[in-house]
Amino acid sequence: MAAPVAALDARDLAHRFGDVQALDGVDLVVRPTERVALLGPNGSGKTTLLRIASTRLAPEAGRVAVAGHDVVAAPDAVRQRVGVVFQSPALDDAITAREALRFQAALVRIPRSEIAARVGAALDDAGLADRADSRVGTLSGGLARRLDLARGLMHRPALALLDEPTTGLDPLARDAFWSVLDRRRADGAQLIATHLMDEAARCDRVVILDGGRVVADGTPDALTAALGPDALWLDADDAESLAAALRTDALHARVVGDRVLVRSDRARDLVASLYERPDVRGVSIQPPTLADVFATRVGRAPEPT
Ligand SMILES: Nc1ncnc2c1ncn2[C@@H]1O[C@H](COP(=O)(O)OP(=O)(O)OP(=O)(O)O)[C@@H](O)[C@H]1O
Repeated sequence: MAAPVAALDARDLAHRFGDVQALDGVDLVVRPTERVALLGPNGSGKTTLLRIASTRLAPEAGRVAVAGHDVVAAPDAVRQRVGVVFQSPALDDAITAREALRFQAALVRIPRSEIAARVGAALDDAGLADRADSRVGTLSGGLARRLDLARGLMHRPALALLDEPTTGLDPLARDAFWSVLDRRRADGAQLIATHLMDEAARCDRVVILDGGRVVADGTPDALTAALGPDALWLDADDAESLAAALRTDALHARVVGDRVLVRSDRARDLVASLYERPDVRGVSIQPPTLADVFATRVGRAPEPT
């Protein structure tokens, strides 16, 4: 059986702005209904990739297809198949939530006879039914983002492109936004640029860009497992001498801040014996996280947002 057509198929994609190589040979295939997180430090090329996939920017080199349609050769076909939720909402403050969705329905050519039902469903889906006739400008940040999401996903795109969609939202508003995304998973693939590791952990796959190149690509579990052993964090009055003492016991120990970090395949077995040492005040064990993956692959910690 032939493989299903990928939601996104980017091959050897490159793009330069003047002297800045924003993308430098990116290969990325997103399968239908797959949810992929795009991580990377500021300036690593995430937005550039999303702009190219949404036909807002023509690639300098390489090929990109959305649901089998080339972004350069068939931009109209691509635009019908992508849903875009970018950093600054594309909404007019003066119209109501319902009007915003009606305009979008017309734009994406939903048949007239279906518009009212589709708008109603989108309002319900986004939890906006009781604010349908409120002006966009009067909605809270969280509701406005959910409306923008409902607008972007209204035509059930094969590929939803989201660029740091929850930036600036409080944790409750972020959860509500993700619930809407979760409900729409079966509609198509989702490619989500984010700086938030817990958002990345909710994805099937995590792709990390750095300097316009893919430096990691895998499921969250595979990426963290590849880091190897659990970390043990030890509190001590004198972290330097504790680390030195542990190294004489052939342990991989180093001082990080005012604590000692020990990485070992036997981390869990070591906890009891480390507790018994008089020079150890406390021990905590920590499995590798996506933040550790990011720090290892990129060489520095993820940016706080
Ligand atoms: N229109 C432009 N003109 C000039 N340089 C640009 C332009 N757009 C992006 N760049 C540069 O290209 C590089 C990649 O930018 P891009 O916005 O894709 O990164 P990003 O990973 O999305 O960053 P962030 O996390 O800050 O959103 C950066 O060095 C950026 O300054």
